[in-house]
Amino acid sequence: MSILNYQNLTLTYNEQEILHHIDLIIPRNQITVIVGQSGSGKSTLLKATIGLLSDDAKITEGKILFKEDNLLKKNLDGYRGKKIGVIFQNPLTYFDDYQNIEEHFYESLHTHFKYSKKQSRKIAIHYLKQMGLEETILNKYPFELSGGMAQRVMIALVLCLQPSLVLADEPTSSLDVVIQKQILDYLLNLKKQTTFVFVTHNIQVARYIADQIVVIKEGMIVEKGNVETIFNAPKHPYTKSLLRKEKNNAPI
Ligand SMILES: Nc1ncnc2c1ncn2[C@@H]1O[C@H](COP(=O)(O)OP(=O)(O)OP(=O)(O)O)[C@@H](O)[C@H]1O
Repeated sequence: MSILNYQNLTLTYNEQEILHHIDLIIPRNQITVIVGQSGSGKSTLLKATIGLLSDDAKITEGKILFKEDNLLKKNLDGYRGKKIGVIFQNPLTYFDDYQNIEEHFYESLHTHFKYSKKQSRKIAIHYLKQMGLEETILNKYPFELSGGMAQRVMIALVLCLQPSLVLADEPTSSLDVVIQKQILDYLLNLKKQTTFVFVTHNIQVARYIADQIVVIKEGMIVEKGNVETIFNAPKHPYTKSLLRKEKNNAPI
């Protein structure tokens, strides 16, 4: 059964077509990984899903169905967070520099679940621990975090709301391989309750976590399939060249 269904999605930036007639089904409780070279439209697809496109973007055709709801016709404030979590490519730009990490957790957990400060702190500590982070990070402000720490805090912030769908744009790109594996294993365990759409440049990450791999080139899906098919019997020349180029990524 699908949780997300893109039907003929077509999008322009400044009237130039960037996504062309995207048809894609995201199956529930699976990890779908979108791969493709820089500029192929991966982030745009995620941003369109959750209504975070810039003003110069326009969706000219199509639908994005989340369960039965066409997201393009909805006020997405009611979806972000509890129903659909979003892990951004550059987390630091989304944090509030005047709030420490504990306040970020409290604001989010209180808004969505009315949790108290004490309850929020307990939940925050649990999720930070899964990310390999100590409780002391709660007192820090975003500008005090390294890129890798910020990524891990953001993942914890998103997951603590237990969304049924998580959109993740290069969520582990700043992490060293040991931490990356720990977090990927944790995400794999969450599949029982959550569906992931995961964008990455790292073909080894895709191989490790994906159920479905979607290859996107210049705003078009050129190939999709399960990990075995894409890695062992890729059909499209672009998929073959991506696999060749990225084969030197460190194995997970
Ligand atoms: N706000 C914008 N206005 C105009 N063009 C944009 C805007 N954002 C992205 N683009 C263009 O749209 C295309 C797709 O960009 P997008 O960021 O979705 O690609 P991507 O596959 O996610 O790339 P990367 O892997 O580098 O993040 C690129 O040609 C990019 O230059």
